[in-house]
Amino acid sequence: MVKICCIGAGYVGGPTMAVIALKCPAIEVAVVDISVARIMAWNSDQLPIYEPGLDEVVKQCRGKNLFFSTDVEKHVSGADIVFVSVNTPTKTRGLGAGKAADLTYWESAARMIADVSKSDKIVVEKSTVPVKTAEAIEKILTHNSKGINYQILSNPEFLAEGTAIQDLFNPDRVLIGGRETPEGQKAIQALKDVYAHWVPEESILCTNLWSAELSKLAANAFLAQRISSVNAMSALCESTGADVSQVSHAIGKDSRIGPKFLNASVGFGGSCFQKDILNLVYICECNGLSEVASYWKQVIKVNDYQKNRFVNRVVSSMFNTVSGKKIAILGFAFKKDTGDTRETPAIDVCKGLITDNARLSIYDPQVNQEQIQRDLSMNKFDWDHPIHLQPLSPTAVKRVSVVWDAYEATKDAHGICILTEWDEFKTLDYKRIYDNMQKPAFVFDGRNVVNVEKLREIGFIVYSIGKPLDPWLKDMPAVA
Ligand SMILES: NC(=O)C1=CN([C@@H]2O[C@H](COP(=O)(O)OP(=O)(O)OC[C@H]3O[C@@H](n4cnc5c(N)ncnc54)[C@H](O)[C@@H]3O)[C@@H](O)[C@H]2O)C=CC1
Ligand SMILES: O=C(O)[C@H]1O[C@H](OP(=O)(O)OP(=O)(O)OC[C@H]2O[C@@H](n3ccc(=O)[nH]c3=O)[C@H](O)[C@@H]2O)[C@H](O)[C@@H](O)[C@@H]1O
Repeated sequence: MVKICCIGAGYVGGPTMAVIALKCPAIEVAVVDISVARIMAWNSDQLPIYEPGLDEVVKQCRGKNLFFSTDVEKHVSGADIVFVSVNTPTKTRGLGAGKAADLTYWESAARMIADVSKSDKIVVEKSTVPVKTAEAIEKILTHNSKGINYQILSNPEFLAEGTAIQDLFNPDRVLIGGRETPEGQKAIQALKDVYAHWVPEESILCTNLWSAELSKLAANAFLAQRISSVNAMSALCESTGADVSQVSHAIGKDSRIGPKFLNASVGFGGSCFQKDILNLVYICECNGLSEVASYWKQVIKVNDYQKNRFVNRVVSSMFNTVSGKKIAILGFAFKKDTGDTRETPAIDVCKGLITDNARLSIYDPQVNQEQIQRDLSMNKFDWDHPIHLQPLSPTAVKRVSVVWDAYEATKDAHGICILTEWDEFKTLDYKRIYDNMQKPAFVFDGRNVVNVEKLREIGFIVYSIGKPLDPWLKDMPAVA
């Protein structure tokens, strides 16, 4: 029986291994982590991450051919294939701080593999890593090898949160990079055989190691670049009277552009786009490609601009001050159908409003008070470290309350900011909400989920990203 072990039971390790276990009943899959709390949660009825469809997959395989454990060394030592899916945060200090990937966790996983292995292994990079990481890992493993053979493969993950199970069941492609030697090709074939249980052969792409590593960074950079492009257009739409949804629809009809990923927003969030682009920028700089680096850096700059622009729009619309005013924040997760708040634009928007002395009442169907307080008090990039290394009890941010109901959040508020596109925000009783708010009552829709015309009929002053401006907003000072 082939044995797989995955180091790192996070958003990637957990779902990907659960799907491998489901699709390959003859393979034994162990997912290991240094976080006791996380492993306990994977073994309970309350999984550590919210992902539609995940519970069913885990329930079908857990205890049969899928195991979650903190006994990292035992499972690594017994495995034929070891996936490494640990955090690869942005460095916060030293060389490359604020840009380069911090490979501390990867390196310690590699050293542990070398320490405990007693048989040949295929080691698979599942984490997103800088190009050429496989070479570094290879060096760590072979210099400590005790005669054991290691083959390193790059098998980046392309799942998106909220649709992870669907993405894993029907991936656009699976990418496997390996050495162009007979041993490398044999290792590629072994991993291909695993995926071939459910992924059509033509969707499994095999490349050299560096192409696979770079393709992951490139894919995320291209996706994020599309959002920054449409968000840049949204600013121009507001200035000209064009409607960004109509523009997206029109350009998306061109089959060369395509309709997906063209929704203007308050900015992209999530654990990877910013981190991976910063990493790409750093790699370009290290290779003397400063023009290429500044091209990709601009994607992040426009994203920051979009978040600032939103905050400025809120403040300037409300007579240039939100001091002491209650603002309801609807949605805190970085996108719908997930409880993940890593790099969510809501953090920057809330911090911006708090700086202007607003009182915030926050509601998100999947994010609790502790997480929100933690996010609003944590330093940049601190979130991307194993939980036990994160600040324990962050000081509660005053002026912020977290409630479990959109009606409660909006009661007596002066304004509402919609920051996540949860479906339930489309069908709220906005008349009831309006009646319970201070007047004039504002809605700032950062996700284009509300029906602007209907809300204006009710009496709201509505701002919706990239949409023709409300006459009220046109008269307010320009925003930068
Ligand atoms: N979240 C996502 O949607 C995607 C993430 N990725 C990449 O996958 C990697 C992992 O991401 P996530 O799963 O989101 O991170 P995560 O933070 O949810 O999970 C990583 C886990 O690794 C564990 N860990 C760290 N060092 C360890 C060690 N030495 N031994 C055992 N466990 C260790 C941590 O405790 C943590 O539970 C990152 O490189 C990320 O860029 C790639 C595609 C999608
Ligand atoms: O490497 C990763 O971590 C993953 O990053 C993204 O997945 P994810 O961040 O989970 O979610 P996305 O659906 O890509 O959304 C990212 C952000 O962009 C925003 N977005 C997305 C699409 C759009 O049209 N407009 C827009 O503002 C979302 O609201 C969200 O804040 C990629 O889509 C995955 O392919 C990749 O594997």
